[in-house]
Amino acid sequence: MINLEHLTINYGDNTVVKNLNFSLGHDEILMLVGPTGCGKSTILKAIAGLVPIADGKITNSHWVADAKHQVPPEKRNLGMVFQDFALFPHLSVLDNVSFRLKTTKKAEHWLAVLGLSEFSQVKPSQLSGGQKQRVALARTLAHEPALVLLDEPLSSLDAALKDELRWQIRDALKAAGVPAIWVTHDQEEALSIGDQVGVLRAGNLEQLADPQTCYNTPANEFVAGFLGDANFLDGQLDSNNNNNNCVNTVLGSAAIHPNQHSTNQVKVLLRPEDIDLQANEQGNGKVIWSRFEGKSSLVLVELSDGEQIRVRQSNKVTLHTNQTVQLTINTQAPLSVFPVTEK
Ligand SMILES: Nc1ncnc2c1ncn2[C@@H]1O[C@H](COP(=O)(O)OP(=O)(O)OP(=O)(O)O)[C@@H](O)[C@H]1O
Repeated sequence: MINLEHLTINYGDNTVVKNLNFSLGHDEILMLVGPTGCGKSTILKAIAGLVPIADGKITNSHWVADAKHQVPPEKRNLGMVFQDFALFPHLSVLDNVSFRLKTTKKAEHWLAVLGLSEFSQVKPSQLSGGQKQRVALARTLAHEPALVLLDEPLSSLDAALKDELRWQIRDALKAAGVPAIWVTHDQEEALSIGDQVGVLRAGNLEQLADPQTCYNTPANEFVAGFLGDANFLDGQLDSNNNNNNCVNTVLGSAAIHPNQHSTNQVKVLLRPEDIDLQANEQGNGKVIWSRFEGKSSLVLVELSDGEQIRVRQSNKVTLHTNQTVQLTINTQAPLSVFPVTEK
């Protein structure tokens, strides 16, 4: 368990984390995402005791740290996993993992769980990047930390390896039953691996929720745009509908989540996969460009009113610039809307 209350962190006069609040249950994984410089690593460092807290407090099962009581890092019982693995090059894999432990039992256990038993006696230099990162995780878990902090653990690895390894790390954390805070630049990683996703902007937590909620009902336009491709289409709330749960757009009307906003003019969030595209000479838009992305294609379409919309569609269809197409909203799920005044 870890609990952050009103946490504020300064570097000199510069406040980089402002009034941060969250808590994690016994085996929850929180993915922290946000633009570069928004304070993600600083939050991990404050939890680890490597930078001081200016205000607020951090509570773990066995310690409480605040501005007046800074618990030293070695008393916090935290495990850290970094991008650069931080293994001792002169020690074998087993000696790295069991470093400072009385026996090798726990080390052998986690090496087996992570599929590394056959590498116990080799030196880290003989391992691939993905194997080194699994050794680093095995070392962390063998020390039975109360919380694991991961700072972009996969960012130095190639894409094919990342996908497999992120699930191995998640499974190992769940098997250990330990909470974890995982900083990543990869939105897909955050949404697929996290029990909770925290989206930061300039030291503020803009949204903290499960991945589906963050993606489908983002708190604001920033979160919507940060977690994936997002179109914000002009819309008018349907005045014939007393519940205000329907919006009219140039692509037709659609159901919306219960509307909290007072304005009739709204921006409607449409993900590229929420829209159907058909070649049609009488259609409502023209193709600006189409980009092949492997498993799908991303197409930019300009509507007759000048709005530009990104649509994701089958990679089997070839479209050319200026081709006329018909766009329609293809989702039955309620859409999110935002007030037009929001920046
Ligand atoms: N030791 C330091 N002294 C002064 N300012 C710092 C220090 N470390 C970080 N900063 C500043 O604090 C802010 C937050 O930095 P931090 O490294 O936490 O961001 P981040 O979200 O982890 O970024 P990135 O995604 O690029 O790793 C940035 O503006 C950064 O320049």
